[in-house]
Amino acid sequence: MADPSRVARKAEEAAARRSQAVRWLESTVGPLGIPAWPSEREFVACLRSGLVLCNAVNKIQPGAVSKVIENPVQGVVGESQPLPAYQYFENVRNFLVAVEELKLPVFEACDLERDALDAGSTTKIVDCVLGLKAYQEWRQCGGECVGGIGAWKHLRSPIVPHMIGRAHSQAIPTPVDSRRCLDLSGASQEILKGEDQTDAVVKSLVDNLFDSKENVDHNLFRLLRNGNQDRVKIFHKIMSSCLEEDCLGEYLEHFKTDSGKGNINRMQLLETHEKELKELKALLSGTKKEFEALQFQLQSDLTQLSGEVCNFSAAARGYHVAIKENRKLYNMLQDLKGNIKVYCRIKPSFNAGVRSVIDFIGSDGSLMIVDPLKPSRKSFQFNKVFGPTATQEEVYKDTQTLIRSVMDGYNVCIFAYGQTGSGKTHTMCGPLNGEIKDMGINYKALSDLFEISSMRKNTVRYEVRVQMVEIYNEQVRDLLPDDPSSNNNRLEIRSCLGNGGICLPDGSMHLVESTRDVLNLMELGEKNRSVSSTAINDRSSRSHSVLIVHVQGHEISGSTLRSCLHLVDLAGSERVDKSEVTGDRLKEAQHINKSLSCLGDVISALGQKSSHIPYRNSKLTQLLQDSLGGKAKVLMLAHVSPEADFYGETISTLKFAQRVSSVELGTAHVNKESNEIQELKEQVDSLKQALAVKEGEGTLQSRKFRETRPENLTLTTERSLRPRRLSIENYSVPKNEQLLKTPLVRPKAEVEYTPVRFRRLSLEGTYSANKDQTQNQKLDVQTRCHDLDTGLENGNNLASESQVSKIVRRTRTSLPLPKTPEPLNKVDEAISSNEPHVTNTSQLPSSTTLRSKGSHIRKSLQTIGKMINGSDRRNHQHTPEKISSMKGRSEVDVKSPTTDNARALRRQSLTNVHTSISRANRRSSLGGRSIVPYPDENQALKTPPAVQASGKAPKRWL
Ligand SMILES: Nc1ncnc2c1ncn2[C@@H]1O[C@H](COP(=O)(O)OP(=O)(O)OP(=O)(O)O)[C@@H](O)[C@H]1O
Repeated sequence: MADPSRVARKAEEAAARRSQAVRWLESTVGPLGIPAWPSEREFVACLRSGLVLCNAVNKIQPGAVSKVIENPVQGVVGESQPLPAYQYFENVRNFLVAVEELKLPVFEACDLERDALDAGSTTKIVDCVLGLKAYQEWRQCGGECVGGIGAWKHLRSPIVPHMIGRAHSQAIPTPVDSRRCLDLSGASQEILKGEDQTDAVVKSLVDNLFDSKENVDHNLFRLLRNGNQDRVKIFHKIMSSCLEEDCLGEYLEHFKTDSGKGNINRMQLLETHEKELKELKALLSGTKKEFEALQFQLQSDLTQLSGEVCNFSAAARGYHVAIKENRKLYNMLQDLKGNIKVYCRIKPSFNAGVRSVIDFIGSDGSLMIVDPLKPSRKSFQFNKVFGPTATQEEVYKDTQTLIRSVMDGYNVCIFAYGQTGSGKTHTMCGPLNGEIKDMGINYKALSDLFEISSMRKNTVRYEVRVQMVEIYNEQVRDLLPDDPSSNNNRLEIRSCLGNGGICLPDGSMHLVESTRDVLNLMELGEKNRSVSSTAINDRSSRSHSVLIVHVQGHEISGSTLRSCLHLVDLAGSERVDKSEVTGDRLKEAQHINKSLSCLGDVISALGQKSSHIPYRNSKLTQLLQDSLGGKAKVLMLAHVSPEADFYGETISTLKFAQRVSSVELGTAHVNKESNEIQELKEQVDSLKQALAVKEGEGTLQSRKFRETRPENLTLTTERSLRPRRLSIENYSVPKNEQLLKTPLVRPKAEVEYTPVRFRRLSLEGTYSANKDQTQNQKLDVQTRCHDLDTGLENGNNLASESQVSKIVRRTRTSLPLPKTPEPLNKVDEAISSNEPHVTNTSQLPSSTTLRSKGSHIRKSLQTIGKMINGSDRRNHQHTPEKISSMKGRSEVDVKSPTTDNARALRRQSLTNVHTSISRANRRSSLGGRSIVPYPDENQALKTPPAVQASGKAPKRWL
């Protein structure tokens, strides 16, 4: 932005100079008919014809323009009727040629053509006119003609540079064009002629200054306008006081002295200057050399420095590589150990001015917390720490690899932990009605699964199903029930039949195919979730919510991947005094705190590698048993609030998280099954179901039988087999490594103690007429079943699929099914068909019924692999040591699982060789805990408690 005062001053100066030019032109060629202070337009219009200019130059230098075209109508001054263009162009061109010859400043002919002129072009015209004026003055002062000695030279005033310098120092603008009007060329010639001329020069200078009003400050101008005073003296006085350091005075002095002494002084001055020049040259060359030396030095220093920088950068690179490698190895070690990964997320503080306890967040996962009351700090180390500014996207990015491994067949569990209101729901679900980019891990994980699924669609066909449940007041509730109107959404946690894991068989399962489906389900789930307002959080989750994503991938090779992703938003731990809850809310808080403390106990037990992990102490730990039990990759997201008020809660959350991060779960494994294993499992499952149905029928029959039996008949057991079988199936023991080491053919002693599954075979085998033959077959079956079982176990652990297939093939082709047995005697049949013992043979079921049962049992033989699964584990518990210790117990020791009779019965069932045994309660040999001896062979027992025909009470019942 131009300074307005400066612009005004410039305009004022330009106007003064125009006026000066007009005055001179009028004094030379007569009145122009324009104002004494004309505008630019008036000035240019007046000169446009070139007539005035040609006349003026001819006045100074007669004949300079030989042919001047006159305006026939207006004469010299009138320019109202413009001339034809060619005419004034002719005049102007001739004028400019003449002026150029006089070595005066010229302008462009087109500068006169426009009315809207720019400042530069008018200035040039004014310069030219004032140049003519100066030339005329020079001539009047005795200047000679062009080409003669002392020829005219358009010089600039020597005062100008100094005045410009001064003007700058005092921030007074000095227009460039003003230099031209201060022309002392004429005066300088006079100065050279004598000392008296100095005053004339100064006078001319002062006059010039006064006329043009340029370079004059207000004081000087006022003084100079006062005509009574001697302008020159005043000028000297002002200049000497203002420009003490200025060389103007010296310059003038030089002029005075030099003009007196003539050329001699000037020669001396020249010599002095030459001398100075030489010295300066010498100085310059010296400086040059020094500079070169310095340059050289600098160059060598730079070379040395760059070498050092290279070394350092190589070392730094190496250091970074080593650090990266270290981190990678550390992570690998963590993975191998199966450590739970722990991330910490700090919620942004919404209360400005509240003190934060977060002191430092390291990029390597370190976090330092400062105590608001004491000058002490606590540091923690996690896999990653997200500060208050971390976005949902950033948090998800670091969990993405885990999510992706779900698609590769790994089970994954991500759970958000932290005090109430610390942002768990925000991380897992995102804000209520938020944008897609703000959605939490649940949504992002599922949309990622869909993305991977579509990327791999040529090799794997994925199916994604979701369940959403909450654990509210120690009850598992379905958040996405098939029947929303139903009030009973309670679910039971069960062991899955297929893989022995934990599942919610009654929970509704929803197939999802797009992110839209997920959004709808999540909305519904969130709506059904129990939330309420507390003093700490407006929408506090009063339950643990679990989103279970089941992924099944069918590869083109025929294998199937099965994995499960648990996304858990835990309810927040809260101090009831702070959350100010009462009534139902208090009850909820107590349940929440209890289940979280159970989770702590489980983590603690896992950390200490305790033999007993208290999963069953809460529904939460029960549901997460599979994830925490070592088959899954686990990530914990610990949430903290940064406010000083929650320092205690923050520290306890971080301590818990730190403890969790040290827990080793073991390496997660891929849940991938080959075709054959899968087929076999399916077969086993379906046969198992058939067997269950069969057993149900048996129970029904037995019930019917009981209903129709005569009063004098005594049952040995009234308990149906179905619940007993279920109890066997549901009975789970940790996978025993010894199972893999079990030899294919068992030593006889071990076979002798094999409980349920082999006994079942033997029971079935008792139908056989030819006992010896059947016994051999059974032993073969036992061996192969064991092979099969071991193979399945190995298959589950991905030990050797080919080995498993081999076993399966061998078993399928050579497993001899026992022939339908002929009834030996009806009592035996009743025993082998799992019917209650009877003593009255007239009341036994018909032989046809028994035969059909036999054929069912034959079919069920194919399922023995699976049956072995359950009983084999049990078998491991009955180690020879345990058994030997049992042997020592008395017959009436009700805690003893084996009595002589029972052992004999089992031996008989395994070998099919009848021995004289007393009848024992079959429950004992099936793994039941109570053994009730028969005091009399004909006496049967009732369960529970025993009913005795003789009327004697049993010794003990458990
Ligand atoms: N990282 C974050 N950025 C923005 N807002 C957040 C963030 N974390 C939490 N909030 C906000 O803080 C409030 C409490 O968060 P949220 O409900 O997720 O806590 P919570 O830990 O699930 O609590 P509770 O255990 O009581 O259910 C919410 O309004 C949420 O939007």
